[in-house]
Amino acid sequence: MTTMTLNAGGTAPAQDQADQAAESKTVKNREANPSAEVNETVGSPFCDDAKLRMRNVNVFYGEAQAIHDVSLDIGRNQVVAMIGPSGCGKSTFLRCLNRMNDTIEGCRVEGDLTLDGDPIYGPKVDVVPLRARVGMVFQKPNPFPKSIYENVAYGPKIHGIASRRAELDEIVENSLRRAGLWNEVKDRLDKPGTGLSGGQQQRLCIARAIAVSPEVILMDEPCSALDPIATARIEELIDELRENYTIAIVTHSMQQAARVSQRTAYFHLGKLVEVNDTETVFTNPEHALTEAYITGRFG
Ligand SMILES: Nc1ncnc2c1ncn2[C@@H]1O[C@H](COP(=O)(O)OP(=O)(O)OP(=O)(O)O)[C@@H](O)[C@H]1O
Repeated sequence: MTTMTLNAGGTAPAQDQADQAAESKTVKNREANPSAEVNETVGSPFCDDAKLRMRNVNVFYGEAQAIHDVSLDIGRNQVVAMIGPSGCGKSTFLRCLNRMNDTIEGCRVEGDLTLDGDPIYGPKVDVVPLRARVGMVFQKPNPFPKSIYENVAYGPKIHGIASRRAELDEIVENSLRRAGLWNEVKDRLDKPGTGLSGGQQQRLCIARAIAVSPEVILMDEPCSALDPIATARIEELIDELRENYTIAIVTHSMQQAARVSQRTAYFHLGKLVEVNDTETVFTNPEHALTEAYITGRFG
């Protein structure tokens, strides 16, 4: 026969624990109401050695506001992952950092954004050199319909970084090496970039971004069109690139965010809910909404 010890309140400890768990779950669920107000970002959105500083950023598509008063620093030689449910504004925010939103009709960006102290927005800013300093890699690999060599040499040529063949050869080789692609393509540089596998094409796009000596690389779901092996290769590459570049990556994969980033920013309904070091976000998130997302309660 089993016996049960009752506590002072006359209930069994196991029952107490179950009640407490249910109570805490109710509280968390209430706090994690997806439509709840987010008044300020929790965690550590700012850093001492910021490469990019964004303050009070608001983004509108026509009348609709997609980003609400977001402030965030991205530190030098750091990988910051931006995560959150579909439509929460991750890509919109990422595109503010090299003014890719300028290409979307009706999109308006407000706020104070700087790269090493230089304004990103403003009448005197030329977006061509800005986009050389802040390169971008997109979701779907998009090589130019040119040879592998020309894909990488094109940027340095148009930005006036190099014009002589020997200089271009060196940039092409170095960029392809840094992107981890040189050994696979060195014997077919004159073949079309579009003839490579998806993972190779994405590394070619990374080489193309690197070729103009950027300081920051933005990656918008760079692995979503790739298989697990190609994804692993890009993730290794991101880790290697961190030595020389500052990287911001939007990803739907929490595993990927956990693997590649040092800091993680969690967005929800256009607001920046939490920024913390990646381990904290995934093991001990401060905000109930972050916890709800990473534990799969919504997303
Ligand atoms: N070109 C556009 N015109 C109008 N609204 C847009 C445009 N692009 C995005 N939006 C809206 O802005 C909001 C944020 O979208 P965004 O694509 O930045 O979110 P996201 O978090 O990157 O989404 P996903 O994870 O699905 O890619 C959404 O409500 C979206 O519908």
